[in-house]
Amino acid sequence: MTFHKYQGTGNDFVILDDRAAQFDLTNQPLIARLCHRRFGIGADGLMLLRNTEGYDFEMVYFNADGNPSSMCGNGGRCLVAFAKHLGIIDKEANFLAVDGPHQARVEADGTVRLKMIDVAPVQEAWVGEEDVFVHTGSPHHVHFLDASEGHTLAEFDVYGAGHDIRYDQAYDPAGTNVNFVETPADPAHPWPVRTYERGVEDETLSCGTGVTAVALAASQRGATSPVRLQTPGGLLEVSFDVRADGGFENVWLSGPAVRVFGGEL
Ligand SMILES: N[C@@H](CCC[C@H](N)C(=O)O)C(=O)O
Repeated sequence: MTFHKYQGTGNDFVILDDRAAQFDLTNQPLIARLCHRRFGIGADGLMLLRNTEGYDFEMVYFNADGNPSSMCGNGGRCLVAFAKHLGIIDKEANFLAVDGPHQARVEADGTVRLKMIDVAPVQEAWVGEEDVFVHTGSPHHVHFLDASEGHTLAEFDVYGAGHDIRYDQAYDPAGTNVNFVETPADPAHPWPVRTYERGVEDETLSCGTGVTAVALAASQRGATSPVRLQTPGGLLEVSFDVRADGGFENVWLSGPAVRVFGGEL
């Protein structure tokens, strides 16, 4: 089995060319082992690139725990870069993911721009005024750090607080991803974000659907499109239009998507 390892701002993925549709989608232990950082290749998720009628390709996504999951923004961007590597696409892609069709563009500098689904208005979350919920293809709780909490994002316990919210009964049974955000002095500056990811059950270096949720939530706190988001793994940008009903359309997630290495299993 030939595998490829990609990363998008440090959110890393094992990718398999499964156009022959030979991979057993139910083999959860194998997927979890391939993603394991000590017993496997190591990754936050695994993706299959498959053929599907009417599209350049289909994205099939699994979290590191081996479970199929909802949309992965950084994964989608990496799979577009992989499709270009295979010669399936050139600069434009039109692919199918679990949340529906997606357009994407590969820029000359390697930046991959991915069009996300239209997003419903930002919802209040049960925790407090500094918390909201946004579904950007995957579920995201967003917590804006309050200066009165007395700690910076750099020293915040993302694992502890993220784990508690992810497993809170308010999000039963599916759970949620959890993003922690520091509000910059100037909303035009990058918004620092750290994310606890469901299915990885830990902090990851970046989450594409997560920063998309943060950018849309930040638009209610003075940020205007395009919003730049600083994750521990690098800088991402989200542009969007606000609809009359408070929802969002023309949502694009942009950033690097890089092949790290490949090999045989
Ligand atoms: N890292 C992803 C999100 C992957 C899915 C997530 N772990 C979930 O289960 O919702 C991204 O870049 O969006």
